[in-house]
Amino acid sequence: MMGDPPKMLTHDRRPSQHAEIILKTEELTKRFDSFTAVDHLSIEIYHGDVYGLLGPNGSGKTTTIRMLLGLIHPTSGQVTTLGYDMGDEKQRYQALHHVGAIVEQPVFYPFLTGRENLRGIAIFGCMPDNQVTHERIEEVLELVDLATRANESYSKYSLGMKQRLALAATLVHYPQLIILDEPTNGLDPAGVVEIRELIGRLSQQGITILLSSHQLHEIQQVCSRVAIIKRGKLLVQGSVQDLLSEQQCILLGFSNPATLQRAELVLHTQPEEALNWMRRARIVDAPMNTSWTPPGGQVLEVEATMEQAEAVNAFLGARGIYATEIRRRETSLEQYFLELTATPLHTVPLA
Ligand SMILES: Nc1ncnc2c1ncn2[C@@H]1O[C@H](COP(=O)(O)OP(=O)(O)OP(=O)(O)O)[C@@H](O)[C@H]1O
Repeated sequence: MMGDPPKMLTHDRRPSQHAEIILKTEELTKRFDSFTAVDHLSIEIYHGDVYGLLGPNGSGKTTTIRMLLGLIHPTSGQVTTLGYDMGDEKQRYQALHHVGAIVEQPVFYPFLTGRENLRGIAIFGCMPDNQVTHERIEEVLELVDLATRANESYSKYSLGMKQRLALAATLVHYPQLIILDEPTNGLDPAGVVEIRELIGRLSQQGITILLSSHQLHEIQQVCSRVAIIKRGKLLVQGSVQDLLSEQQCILLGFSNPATLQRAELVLHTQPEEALNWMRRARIVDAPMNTSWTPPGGQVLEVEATMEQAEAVNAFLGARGIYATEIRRRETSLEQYFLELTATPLHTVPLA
């Protein structure tokens, strides 16, 4: 990938023309002395999104989330949450009434039960208008699947149960938006699945969710839209579906390495007609873990969809080059992320 031009991902479709913007950052920047942790970050989260903030370690995810919640002040730029300007103390206070968040591991009393801990939070947690009733507490215990374990003391809970109780605590005051920093960190695979399913249930209830993570397999399964950041800069933002379809590739195998080289050369001349369906072609190692063993162990990767395979084939055939096999390359968010974050830093223009 080194030396390749940046990927021009141009579309980030709004779910619908009328989708409400729940949270927006504009040129959000945070410097610690001369170090820029978050660099002119502009993202938009729509109502109903499960939005993944992704980036390698130290890329600025937690710093961004802390600014979104008003826990630290931005050096410059703006955050608007539910229409409230988070830079204004009064408006921030109003916005936060509608937001639930887990940034650091919340502190619960180990000797109290799960239910008692939640009641304590409802009583002492500055809930507006005393709206947290016993019924609501039972409702959220049910929602996070802790109702049958709510009478056990917190100290006996597994890590996954503790995390679900933390989520319950964010839900008691009917938030419209919840923000979760690495919600599956430290959990075993079963705990990760529980949190993923819970996030799905919350989303179905109409709650908008922002979560940070580097567990990309999880993100791909749960998020509708993502932003990928590196060294505090936005690399790309868009729906998971769109980002992955941008990445569709086909792989072509040839009867011998010389024909493979010729095919690449022909496509690299990029005549006008090839540009209609091809964004890039290059020789790569054949995928592992398949029964495919092309001569020389290499294939031609063409950035085109499987539907366009016929055009690719016809184009090569017209020049006397015939592929012996054509397959679709499976792309995962993880693969995409690794390719994007491994390339030299470029900002990708958004639509
Ligand atoms: N208070 C601070 N003072 C100085 N530097 C800081 C401070 N807080 C964060 N940083 C630096 O800012 C950068 C971004 O950190 P941040 O914790 O936001 O990254 P992250 O993407 O959440 O990483 P991780 O996935 O490892 O949690 C890091 O290089 C970090 O060392």
